[in-house]
Amino acid sequence: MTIVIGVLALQGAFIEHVQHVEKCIVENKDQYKEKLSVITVRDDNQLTKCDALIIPGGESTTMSLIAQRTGLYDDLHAFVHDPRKVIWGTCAGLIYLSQQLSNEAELLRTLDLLKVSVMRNAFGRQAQSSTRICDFSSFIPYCDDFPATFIRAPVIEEVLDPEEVQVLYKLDGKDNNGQELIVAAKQNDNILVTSFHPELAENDVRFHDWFIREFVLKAPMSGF
Ligand SMILES: NC(=O)CC[C@H](N)C(=O)O
Repeated sequence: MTIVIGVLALQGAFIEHVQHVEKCIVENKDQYKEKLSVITVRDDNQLTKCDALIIPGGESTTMSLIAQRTGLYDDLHAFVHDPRKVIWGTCAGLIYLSQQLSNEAELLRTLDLLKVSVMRNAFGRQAQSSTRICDFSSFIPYCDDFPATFIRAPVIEEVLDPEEVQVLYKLDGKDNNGQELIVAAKQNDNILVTSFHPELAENDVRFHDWFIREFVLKAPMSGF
C-alpha cells in the first residue's frame, strides 16, 4: 500500500511543500514503515486519492473563493472532517481550517474544523515578515534551532476546546488584541497547524519529516 499525501494547489506556496515531502521520501524512505507518495490537489478526483492533505500558505480569502467557485468546497469540507485523514494547515491553511476568526472574516468561508479563534495578520503592518530561530525540541526531538518564517502570519488567540486542541508552541509576548501568540497546535492526533512556513526552510525538512512520522505514519490508514 502507498500512502498518498496531497498538497492543495488552488493557490499559494504549494510547490515548496511538494518539494519538501519529496526530499523526505528520497532521504528517509528506508526509515518509513510504508511507501509514500505526494501529489498536488486541484479537484475532487485527486482529493479522493489522498490519505493526508497539506493546505499551504497563501491568501486564505482567495483560496476559499476558488474552492467555492470550482465546487471543491464541499469535498474539502468532508475530507478534513474525516477523522481517518491527516491534515496540516500552514499560515493561510491554518486560517482556512479554523472555526472562528477574530478579524477579516468577510468573504472567507472556512472549513470549520479547528476549534480555535484566529487573528489574521496578527503581527500588523510593521513586521509582516520575519524568520525566527525557534526551539521546537519539546515536540520535535533535537530540533532546537528551526528557522520559522512568518509572512503576514496569523496567530491562534484562543483555544475553544482544550480537550481536543493541544498548544505545541507559542511566541513570547502578545498580539495587537493583547492575546497569546500561539503559532503551532494540534487537534486530536490527526490535525496539525502552524502559522509559519516550514516549507520555506531551505534544505531543512525536519518539520516535514516529523509530520510524516508523527501524523501520517501513525494514522489509522497506515495500519499502526
Ligand atoms: N503567508 C500566508 O499564508 C499569509 C496568510 C494571509 N495573511 C491570509 O490571511 O490568508
